[in-house]
Amino acid sequence: MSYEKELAAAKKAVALAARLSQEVQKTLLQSQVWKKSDRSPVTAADYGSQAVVSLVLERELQPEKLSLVAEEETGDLRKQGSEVFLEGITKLVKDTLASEELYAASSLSTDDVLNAIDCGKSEGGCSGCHWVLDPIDGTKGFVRGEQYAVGLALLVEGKVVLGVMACPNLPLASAVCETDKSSHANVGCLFFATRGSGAYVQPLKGNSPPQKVRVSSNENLEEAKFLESYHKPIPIHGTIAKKLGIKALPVRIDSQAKYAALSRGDAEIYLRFTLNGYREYIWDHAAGSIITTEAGGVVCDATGKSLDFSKGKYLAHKTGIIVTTKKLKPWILKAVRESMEEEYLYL
Ligand SMILES: Nc1ncnc2c1ncn2[C@@H]1O[C@H](COP(=O)(O)O)[C@@H](OP(=O)(O)O)[C@H]1O
Ligand SMILES: [Mg+2]
Ligand SMILES: [Mg+2]
Ligand SMILES: [Mg+2]
Repeated sequence: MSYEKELAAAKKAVALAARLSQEVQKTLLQSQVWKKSDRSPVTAADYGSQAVVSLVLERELQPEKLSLVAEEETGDLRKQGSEVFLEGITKLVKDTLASEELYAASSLSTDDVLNAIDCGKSEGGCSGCHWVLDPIDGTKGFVRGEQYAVGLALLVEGKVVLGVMACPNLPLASAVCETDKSSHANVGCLFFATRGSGAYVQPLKGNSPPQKVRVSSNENLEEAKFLESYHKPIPIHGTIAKKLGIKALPVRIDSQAKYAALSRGDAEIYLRFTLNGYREYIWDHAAGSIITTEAGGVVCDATGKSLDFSKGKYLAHKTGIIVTTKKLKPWILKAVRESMEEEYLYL
């Protein structure tokens, strides 16, 4: 199956959500960053992006019934005292949809926006079709004015078959090379992939045609570049990198933009070990993983097994996520195994 219609809808939804997020990021104040019950940050862009994607997918794919597994919930938005925040989100969603002539969004109410966000309550699973959305992935990066992504994927019978990811602040050239950070001219990428058809990137702005992306062909580990999350240093990453003989320091990037960067060869390795049995959500990996695998890369856990997206909103995997190229995978798994043994971590 080619998923042409689904891909077109997903690209439209993600591009519009990215536009909304860029508007919010321009003027975001610290006081507009809310904390969820788990203390993680959330902004009008997270809620607005989820509403836009939900509304666009519903409209583009009707009469199909939409099943969406998405990060944000409306509990806090429905509480007393949230009215002004919710009005602001509704205006953002309306303005964003109005920029697409097809959408007459002028009558959109706060309730419509709440319902669109609530549409993301699906639990996913191993049967049928489910969309998986991280409306703003890397909210911490977004708040800092740095990297973040809008990631949307389609699960069919428990497997990711399509992924679209907008990285509004990612350089069109490389995420890893020294770039002029004050320049906003050459940033903004839209990555996409469908199963069996390769991975592509196009600029978010303008009408340039998509270009196929491939992972790096570098086999020299001394020169390999390695990515990790921004938020917390993970000691085992250093042990693994040392064993592999990687010379450069890790490059820290927020969000699934790490998968995107690796898929076009900016780096060869992305390691994601977490502390204290943290459970990974499928929306933090679904879009990124298909983009990387379609670009010729591999995404697996510390035992070398592919990630399993079929068990609901949490990923079912053994400790650690490894994203790399096919050629480097055996070396990395060996270094991972040895490092884990040294640190008394067991699979
Ligand atoms: N301490 C922490 N800080 C930030 N994100 C964390 C985190 N622990 C887990 N996460 C998860 O990691 C995601 C960010 O990925 P990365 O670390 O690659 O930037 C977050 O997605 P959101 O930003 O969508 O909530 C969140 O789901
Ligand atoms: Mg979050
Ligand atoms: Mg996320
Ligand atoms: Mg998020």
